[in-house]
Amino acid sequence: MDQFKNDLKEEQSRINFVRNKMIEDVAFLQKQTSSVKTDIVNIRKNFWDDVTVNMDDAVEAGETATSIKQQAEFLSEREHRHKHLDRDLKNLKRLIDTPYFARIDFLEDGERVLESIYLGIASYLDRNSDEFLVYDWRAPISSLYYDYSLGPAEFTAPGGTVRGELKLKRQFIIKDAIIEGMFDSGITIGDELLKEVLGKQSDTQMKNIVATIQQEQNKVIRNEKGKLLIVQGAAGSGKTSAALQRVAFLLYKYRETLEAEEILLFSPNPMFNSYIRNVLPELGEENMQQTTFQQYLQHSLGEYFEIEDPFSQMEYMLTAQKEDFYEIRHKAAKYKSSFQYMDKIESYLTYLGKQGMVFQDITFRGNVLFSSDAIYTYFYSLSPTISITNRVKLVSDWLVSELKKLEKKERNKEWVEEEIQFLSKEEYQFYYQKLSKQKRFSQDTFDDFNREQENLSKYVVKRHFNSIKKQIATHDFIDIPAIYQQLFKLPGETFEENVGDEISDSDWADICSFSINEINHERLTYEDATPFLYVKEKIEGFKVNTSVKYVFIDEAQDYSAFQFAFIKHIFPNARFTVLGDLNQAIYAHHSYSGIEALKFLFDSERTERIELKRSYRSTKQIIEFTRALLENGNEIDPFNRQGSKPVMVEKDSTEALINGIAQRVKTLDSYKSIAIICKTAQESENVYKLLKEKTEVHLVDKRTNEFGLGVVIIPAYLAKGIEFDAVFIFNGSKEQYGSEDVRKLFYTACTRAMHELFVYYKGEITPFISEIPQHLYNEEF
Ligand SMILES: Nc1ncnc2c1ncn2[C@@H]1O[C@H](COP(=O)(O)OP(=O)(O)OP(=O)(O)O)[C@@H](O)[C@H]1O
Repeated sequence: MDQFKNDLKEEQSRINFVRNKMIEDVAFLQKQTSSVKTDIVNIRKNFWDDVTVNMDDAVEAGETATSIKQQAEFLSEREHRHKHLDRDLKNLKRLIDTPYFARIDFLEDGERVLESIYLGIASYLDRNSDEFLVYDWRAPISSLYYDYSLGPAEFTAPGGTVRGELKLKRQFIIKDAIIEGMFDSGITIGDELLKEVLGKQSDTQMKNIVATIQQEQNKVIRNEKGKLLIVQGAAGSGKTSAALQRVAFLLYKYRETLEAEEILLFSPNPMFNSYIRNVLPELGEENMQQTTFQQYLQHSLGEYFEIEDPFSQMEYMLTAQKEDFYEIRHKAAKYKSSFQYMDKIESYLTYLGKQGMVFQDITFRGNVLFSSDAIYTYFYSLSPTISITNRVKLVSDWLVSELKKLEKKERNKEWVEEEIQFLSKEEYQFYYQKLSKQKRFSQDTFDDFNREQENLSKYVVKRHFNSIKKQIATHDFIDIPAIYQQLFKLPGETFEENVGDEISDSDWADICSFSINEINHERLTYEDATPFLYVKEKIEGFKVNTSVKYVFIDEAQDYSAFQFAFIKHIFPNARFTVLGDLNQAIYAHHSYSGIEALKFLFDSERTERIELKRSYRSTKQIIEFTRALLENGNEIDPFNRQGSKPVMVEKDSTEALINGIAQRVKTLDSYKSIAIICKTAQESENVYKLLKEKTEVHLVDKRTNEFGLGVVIIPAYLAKGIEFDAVFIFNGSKEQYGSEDVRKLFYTACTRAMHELFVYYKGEITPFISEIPQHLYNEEF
């Protein structure tokens, strides 16, 4: 028998051994879990029987309280135990079919016995021998597997650095406890296994990559040095994957102190949330909190305006070139994304500290209780050394105390009496009960008509005034939209020396008239939403979230400098992991990419940068093609997985494009997911109408929440972050992709392809392609 067969046999018999142990343990744990469960049910059922309740005097009452406390603690201990057992059981069940994915043999310096370490998604300890039969992939010793090839190696254990030699590195593909593949690797983590994994078809759910994490990705996953970790990586280099395994790593390493809900991920769109939601549960961890920045804005500002979302902004930028304000909106979007704009707002806020706040009247039944002028006068009567936020608080206190006086006066008004007369039976009873509770009446009836009237009027007025108090508490008396709008109305020199180098006076004047008009129509553009919120929070007090310990920002190139500064402000206690690719910066403010701006926000000594140059998603042929679309593309290193070259297909009409794509899609029925990527939502809708007559297709728009298989038609900017077996660019013509502005959008669209890429076009092909060497693609006519 040759060596390999012999090894395989031995490994299989170890798996059988481990699996049998696990099966025994599952039975053992199930028994324990069910016994603890029975305990819990019994404690709950007999809770009061087992407590001695005696309230006769203070001593007895104290003893009763202690007895209840003891019983509650006992219950809580059992519940805690149950939770643990349940988690162990789930982990064990997850391991049974695939107990591990790799083995390393390590000889520690000074030791004579070689240690074999098997790595799986969770640890497994033999209860009898106390020996780890499987090590968690996140355990310190497991990093040897990811960081070293055969030869000298070391890892950091809690007690210090452990040095030695890595003698063997072996990978397995195990299904149903049978070894289906086994690779001994020398240099990197088995290209063979990685090829096999990457060659598979796509899925609706992203998969974990723990068996094949690459060395540079492992640096991202285990990095713990900085306050800010910036990961700049090529399309398909595993940024999202690394981010998710990093969450799993942190949850493992800090399991005593860190909960999943203390980690927050900002993702590019709601569909992306569904795409990644299985990775952590697969690894036995709970999902972190997930949101999009838009959801955050909507949550904070929804009551004020109809807020434009980033996709509508994008759609506007791509389709509205002929509209009157297009050029100026473009400039405005860039400017409003910048630090210069934030500085401008800061000087405006300083100005507001001295004058210019805009308030609203507080009215009641058509009468003004507090005029905006009175509020203004009171606000500026307060010392200018007090911050705006604190003065707002003092104004609120003043309003509430004045309101109390007005409340008293209001009770004698005619409307109150009328309202009392028209009180429904239920309301009357409600008041009556309230009043009786306060012992304002003797026995069951009102003892005196006047008293009854007095008390009822008090309650009627109070009920109405409560809503005014609420308005005061939520600062409704401050006219934030008017304050924000005033920024564009006041001549720049009113509150600052000049408007900054980035924008000319005449552009600023145009931006002002555009912005004023938008707010007049109660619309807030996406580029205004964060600055608007910033002004609001600066005036009313910043709502910070101190419980979040780690913030992850994926597709970070889409965030502006302004947005980053804002996010940093809201999470003062968090460490940040920011992942992005400047080559996929497709938004209007791209020349002010926030990633570059991060260096101004964080201390450089506490900032770590990791670059991921290797790209894994696509075949070598697709990566060689897509990287040629970029100026600096040669830096991207394709993983060597072979496939066919991208195909350029010329057609002479839209109808021919549709027919050609419909036919080709039918020949690709072995693929699970195919995307027809359009430039805009508008184009996607048109293509959908035409194509659905010919083949089964689904339209994806910004409201789509679930990522589905099959053939989808999708605008390029929504395909961010996700991938498909085959990608069709619907019309890669010069007409569609002729200007430099959309090069990155085109690149992003093409890089979504895993196995095959087709660029269909009508008329002249985009210059992005006509400029690159022809040997990188095939052509069809
Ligand atoms: N080490 C790895 N082992 C197995 N698969 C990997 C590995 N690294 C990346 N991949 C796969 O490559 C694909 C791209 O990964 P991912 O989406 O994380 O990249 P990305 O850098 O976020 O891409 P983009 O910026 O283009 O959205 C995914 O299918 C992922 O599973």
